Parts: sequence; structure tokens; C-alpha cells
Amino acid sequence: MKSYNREDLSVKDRISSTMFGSMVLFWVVICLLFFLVRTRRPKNFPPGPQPLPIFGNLLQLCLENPMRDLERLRLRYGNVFSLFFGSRPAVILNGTKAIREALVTKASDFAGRPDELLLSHLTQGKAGGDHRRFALMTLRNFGLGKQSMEDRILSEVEHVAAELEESNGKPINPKLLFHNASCDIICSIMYGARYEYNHPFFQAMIKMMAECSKIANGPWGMIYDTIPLLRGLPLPFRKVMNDHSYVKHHVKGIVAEHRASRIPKQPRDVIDNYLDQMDKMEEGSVFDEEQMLATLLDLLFAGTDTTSNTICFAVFYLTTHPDIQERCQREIDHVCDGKERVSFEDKDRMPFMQAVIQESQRFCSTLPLSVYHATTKDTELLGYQIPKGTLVIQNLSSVLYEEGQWKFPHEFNPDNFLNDQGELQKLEAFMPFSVGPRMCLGEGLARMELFLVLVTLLRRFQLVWPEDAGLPDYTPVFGVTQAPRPFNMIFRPRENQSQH
Ligand code: HEM
Repeated sequence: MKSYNREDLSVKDRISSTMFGSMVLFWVVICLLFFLVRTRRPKNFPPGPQPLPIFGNLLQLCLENPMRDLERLRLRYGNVFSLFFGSRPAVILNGTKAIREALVTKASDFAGRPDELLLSHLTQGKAGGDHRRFALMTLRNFGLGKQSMEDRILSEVEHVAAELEESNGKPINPKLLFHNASCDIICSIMYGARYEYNHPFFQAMIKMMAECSKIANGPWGMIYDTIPLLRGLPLPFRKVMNDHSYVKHHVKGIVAEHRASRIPKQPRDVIDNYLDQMDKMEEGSVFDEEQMLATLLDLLFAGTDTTSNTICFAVFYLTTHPDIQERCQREIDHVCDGKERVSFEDKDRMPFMQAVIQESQRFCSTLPLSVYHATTKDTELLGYQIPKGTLVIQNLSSVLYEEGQWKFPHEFNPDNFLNDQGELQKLEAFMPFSVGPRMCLGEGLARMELFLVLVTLLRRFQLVWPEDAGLPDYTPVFGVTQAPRPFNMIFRPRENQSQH
């Protein structure tokens, strides 16, 4: 038998460790080449910074809030530029011209929704066409544009006002209250019932929705979208998934209750309407229970944080701009003089109030990066070639703050929406709900809610910035939906209002 001495062994060891090292190096080089090829921009693709293998451009963006970096890149590369999320290319659209060209002029080419992202895993994503039309029709049937919707909103505002009166002129943070109200309005449309604000499930759901919004576009959301290998790990995005499933499970229970108690063709709410629609459809249609749950959750998530954060921002701006607040109250008192309550029709006689609401929407830029789109086929935009399936991100903030589109782009100033005669102007750069066939489905409801809630509150309360609160910080907290930084304010009941 052959025996090995110590030296033989160490030479053998060295040879095998060198071979192992070479193999590792070889595979590292192959992987790098593979990722480099995958992150090469296609011919005539919009320009952008050089991506790194695996990470793409992730490390070149501030993950807490990438808005400043996006503006820096816009100034360097122009209104249409590109970034890589891992090896996935994305086109970023900035400014009114590029966004309108893509989403209006070339609407069908840019109307897809991407898959394989955190947000698309949480939403119904691609279900467009029939479903969208149905959801819109259902929202209308249950009150949008009708008196009943107004009644639902106004009765919810009564709950809000009652809570505010209880604050007895002490400083409070109204954020949660507005979340509760917006969520209850959606719940009453969807399943005909509202929750008490202290209901344990309701409180948990509100918290989860706010967290989902913060995480989905924040650092963890970006890591999820960029490095799919990490998705199975117990990181914060898993919590978002679990929270979403928890709410889904609850809504599933409500659907089951509706199935048991409904009378076919006599819908009481969105769920009954959907069940009627499912009865009419053949097997295999898109109107199945899974899709219904996805639609209901989309409405719930999309309709809560968006409207409530906008209301919260508006109240914050009004509190810190007492002169503008006073002008609103003069207009409201004049138009509503002697009326028991405001109605949505009154808006036509309140141009200043409408300008304030729109200016709040512009200045807070509720959904700064909208909801992501994807190209549905190979297409061309402003001279660039964009392949089918490319991720498309609309930077709505770049439009809402665009120089040349606004009289005072960087200032909270309702005059942005008024002409010299004090009349409300329709401006094409005002697109907080986005534009084109995939634009916000709840725009009508949101507008009604913003108007009725804000006018009722201004009619009843003086919004006061506490003396010891220091200077207001207008920088938003970034998320799918932006939120104001936590603040306290005083709701002081008005004495000389026209009614109440
Ligand atoms: C101030 C409040 C709101 C703002 C600023 C807002 C804004 C937006 C934006 C920017 C989008 C993306 C559009 C696109 O992809 O191009 C969107 C989509 C959507 N919104 Fe809203 N929204 C608001 C309130 C609501 C409400 C109250 C509802 C529900 C009733 C709602 C339901 C939806 C739905 C379902 C979509 C997805 C539409 C689709 O995929 O076709 N939104 N919203």
C-alpha cells in the first residue's frame, strides 16, 4: 500500500485549494459577465447611470426616500431615463410632456401592470379591462355621483367631528382619526357596514395598511423588488405579506356572510353586486371569488391611506396658513349660510376652497411615484425604444412641482389654480390621480370625500397651530402614499359659524 508523507499531503492540499480557488474565481467571473450582459441597456434605450451586477442601481438611490436622487438623475439624463432594479430595467418618466405622451397618446402601449414586484404581489395587478369597468360601475351604483354616497360621507364626518369635540381644544394628532373615517367610508360601500373606531380588528387593519404603504416603496420593498433570492427570508416584507393575508382572511369571512344572507339580484353593496355578477358568468371567467377578494382588497388599500393622508396634509397646511384658512371659512360661511349641512354641489360656488384642496393635493403629492406600469408591447417614446414588459415609473411629483407649469411651483399657494378673476382653472399638469386608461378608479369618491370632510371641519372648527409646536416641517414621509410627519394641532370649535 502506498504511504503519503507530510510534505506530499501539503503539496496535494495546496494544489486542491488552488484548484478550488480557481473554480470559485471562474464562476464569479461567469456570474459577473452574466449579470453585466443582463444589465446592458438595449439599443436606443433611455440613458441612465451604470448599474452594478445583482444590485442594478439600488445602491445609487437613497432607499428611505429616493425622490431627490430621481430629481438629480432627471437633471443629468433628461425627462425620460432608465434605472435597473437588479437586472430588471425600468424607465422613469418625468414632467407633463413625457407622462402624457406615454399614458395618454400611447395609452395602450403603456397600460400594463408589472408582475414580480412586492406591490404586484399584493394587488390584483394585471386584471384590467372588464374588471376595471365593473369596479367603476359598482362604485357608481353604490352612490358615486348620487345622494347616498354623500350621505355616507357626511354621516362619517359626524363621527369625526364628535371625536374632535371631545378633544376639548387640547392639541391632538388627527392622523388616525382621518384614517378611520376614510377606511369606514370604503367599508360601508363594500359591505354595507362601518366599524366603531376602537374595534380591535379595525384598529389592526388601519395599522397594517399604513405599514404596507410605508414598506412597499421603502428600502425593504426595493430590496424585495431587486433581489428575489431574499424573498423567502423573514425580513420586514414578509410582515407586509402576512398583514395582507390577515386582512384578506377577514374580508373572506364577510363574503361568506354575504353569500348566506343575500337575495340574488337585490344587491345591498359591492360584495352582493359582485356575487350577482359571478352568477351571470360562465365557469373560468375572470369574475371568480379569488378575483373578487383581490378587487375588494385593492379598493380597501387604495381608498384608505390615499384620501386620509391627503386630508391630513390639507389640515396641516391650513393650520399653518391661518390667512388661507380664514379666506376658506369666509367663502364657506357665505355659501352655506342657513344650510344645515354642506352638499357636494356647493363646490361650484366655492372656487377658493376647491383651489385650496387641489393645491393641497399638488403640494403633498400623495402618490409620488403613482402605481407602476409596464409596456404591453415593444414601443417608442420621444425617440427612445422601449421593449415589451419594461417597468414604467411615473414620477408624478416631477409634474406637480414642474417649473413652467405653476405660478408658484415650490410654495403652498392656492393662486396656482386661480386666474386673475379668482376663477378655478383646469390645468393639464394637475394629475395627482395620474392620467390615461389606468388612472385612479376612485377619483370621484376621493374628490367628494376631500371636499365634504374639509368643508365640514372648517365650518365647525378653527384649526390652530399650538404656540409651543415650533416651526412646521413640511417634508413628507415617503411611501407608496406619502404621509405628513407627526404633528399636533388644536381643533377649536368656532362660535360664529353660519350653522351648527
Ligand atoms: C386623494 C386620493 C387618491 C389619490 C391621490 C389616488 C391616486 C391614484 C393613482 C396615482 C393611481 C395610479 C394610476 C395609474 O396607475 O396610472 C391610483 C390607482 C387606483 N386607485 Fe386611487 N387615489 C386616491 C383615492 C382612491 C380611492 C378613494 C379609491 C377607491 C375607491 C382608489 C382606488 C384606486 C384603484 C382601485 C386604483 C388602481 C386602478 C387600476 O389598476 O386600474 N383611489 N390612484
